[in-house]
Amino acid sequence: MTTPPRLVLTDIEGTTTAISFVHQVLFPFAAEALDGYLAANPAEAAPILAEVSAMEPGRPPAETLRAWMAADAKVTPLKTLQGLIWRQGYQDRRLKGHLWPDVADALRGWHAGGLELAVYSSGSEEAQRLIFGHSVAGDLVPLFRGFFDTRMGGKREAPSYTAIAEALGLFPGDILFLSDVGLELDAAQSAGMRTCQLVRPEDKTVAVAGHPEARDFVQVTTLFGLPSGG
Ligand SMILES: CSCCC(=O)C(=O)COP(=O)(O)O
Ligand SMILES: [Mg+2]
Repeated sequence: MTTPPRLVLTDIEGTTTAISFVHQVLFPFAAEALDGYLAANPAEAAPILAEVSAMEPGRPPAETLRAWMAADAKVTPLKTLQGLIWRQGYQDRRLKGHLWPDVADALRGWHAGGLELAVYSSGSEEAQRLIFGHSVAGDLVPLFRGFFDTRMGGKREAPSYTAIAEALGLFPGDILFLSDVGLELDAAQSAGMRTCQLVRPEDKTVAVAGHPEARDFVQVTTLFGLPSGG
């Protein structure tokens, strides 16, 4: 029997959280609030707009942001801005972070049993803290040791996972990465991490070859011998 991992690194969309929540609630919320946010928060928005203009010179940055939103581009300034816009929605309770029903209990059990937890998502660190901090199961932020976003690199690139392991002071082989996306799992595996694909029927995830698969976090617990309580 192989030893259990020391840390679970989890993706969000399609893994802890319904794809439909991200695409039908969060993304439209940010798109609708964009102009109002930029007008009301010029000082906070200025460095982000400057970064957008540097990446796409010759086009108004608000137009570039809209094009990136339409294309679901995983670019850091867009993700930073979305996090800032969502903050308002979580604070005034128009938003509540969706988690699949198996997720919170499993995370609490893993943490109580001594397993460390971290997040790696294309959503910004602030967006990650918001979705777990204002979740349907309460504030889960204290369970996590780290929150990693696109500033570590793209999720389909192996060096991003090497950098995360280094930042955590762990060997990649000590880390179990959970995601619904095959190319992310391939990249993590190339960096030496252990992997598991979440194949959630509700999200119509397509199973890929080369990684163990689980339909929910209960099955992850069983497959990898993870703790289920303190
Ligand atoms: C932090 S919730 C919003 C997630 C998001 O913005 C996104 O692009 C989905 O990224 P993930 O890496 O979690 O699939
Ligand atoms: Mg995902």
